[in-house]
Amino acid sequence: MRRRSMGNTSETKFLQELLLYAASATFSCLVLFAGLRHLDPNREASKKALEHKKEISKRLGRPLIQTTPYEDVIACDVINPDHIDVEFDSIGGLESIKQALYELVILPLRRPELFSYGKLLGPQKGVLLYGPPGTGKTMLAKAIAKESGAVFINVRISNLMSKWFGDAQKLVAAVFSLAYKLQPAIIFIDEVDSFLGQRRNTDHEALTNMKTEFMALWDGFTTDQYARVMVLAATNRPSELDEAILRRLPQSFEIGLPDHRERAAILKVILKGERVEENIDFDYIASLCEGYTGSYLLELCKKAAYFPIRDLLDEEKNGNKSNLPRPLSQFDLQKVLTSSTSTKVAANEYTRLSSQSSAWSRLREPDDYQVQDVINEISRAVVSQIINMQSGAQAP
Ligand SMILES: Nc1ncnc2c1ncn2[C@@H]1O[C@H](COP(=O)(O)OP(=O)(O)OP(=O)(O)O)[C@@H](O)[C@H]1O
Repeated sequence: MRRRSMGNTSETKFLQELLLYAASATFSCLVLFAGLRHLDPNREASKKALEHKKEISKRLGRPLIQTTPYEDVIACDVINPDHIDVEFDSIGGLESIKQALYELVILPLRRPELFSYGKLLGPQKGVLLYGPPGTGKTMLAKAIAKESGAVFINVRISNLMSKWFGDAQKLVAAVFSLAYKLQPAIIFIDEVDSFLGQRRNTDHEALTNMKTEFMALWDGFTTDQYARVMVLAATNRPSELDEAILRRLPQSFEIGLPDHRERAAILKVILKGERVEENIDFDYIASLCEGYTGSYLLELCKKAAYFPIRDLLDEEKNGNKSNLPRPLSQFDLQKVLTSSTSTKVAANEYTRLSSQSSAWSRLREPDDYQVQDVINEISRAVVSQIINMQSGAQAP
């Protein structure tokens, strides 16, 4: 009995000592850890980086993930799909293209399980949108991200090259690794020709390395069946793309100049929700805008929206107080169309040249590359001629 109680006492003592050792070891570790943290010269930077990561994860609606400093740079340009205000319905016309993109891009990102049976169907890893400026390529890319719930990584390689020249290759790698961490993700490369254009002997070594790195990373994703990451590229100059890039973009869509019906649809979309008169004949206005892109149509509506304001100011000058400008009318749109001939001339010239060659629709024929180059040159010359004429006319 006595022996047992002696045994108990020594056990308790041993446990007490063990606890004491453990407590003092923990305390020492804490002091050491706090001391090291205090002495760490990067403490403030790390704290800021963590806050930045938290803010990014909140903004993107994704859990906090481990990211490298390069990925943090890229993360600044990542857009949460919930914050994108462009949907397919906000894009006028392009119905067949929207339908094709829905099946090829949106569905695999939204319902990957439907594409996991067999080898025939797989998610698209690269899609090219090409066509004249202002026809809605960027809008389409944003709408795809919105509709598929994918984060939108808008890569402007020219920015990366100019701001981060030395580290551009690492940043390119970070684009892909971040996309993988945040998937589903869409990597959008606008003006893809400026980065992945045909290789020239005069290319800087850093640019060549970047291209090689980019293609290798892209191939990595292409072979990974389960990665929900895709590259969407847009260009006005498809003829300048490297053959190797065209091979990696098996699906390409021409976003051409809108036809009469599409122009009417675009006008309706642009003026939806605005204060406009009910009896606007969109078909008639569209018939006056031959050769206009969506972007020109937006400009037309913006210019027309000034007329009700001017009228209100005139009314005020005449002593009549009125709180609201009158709704925009068909006559306002017609007035802009008759007064600003320059845009129309440029647009028509563009249509004429494009239809003569129909180069946009024969993307991969080498002869057309030269034709397209010539057309681009002529278009640029026509536009600068018009600008010169305008500045000449404005000069006192
Ligand atoms: N189909 C369309 N429906 C509605 N708005 C359009 C359409 N196309 C163009 N727009 C208007 O024109 C603006 C410019 O379009 P967007 O930037 O998408 O053209 P883009 O083809 O990407 O041009 P760029 O090649 O110069 O980058 C859009 O913000 C939109 O307001």
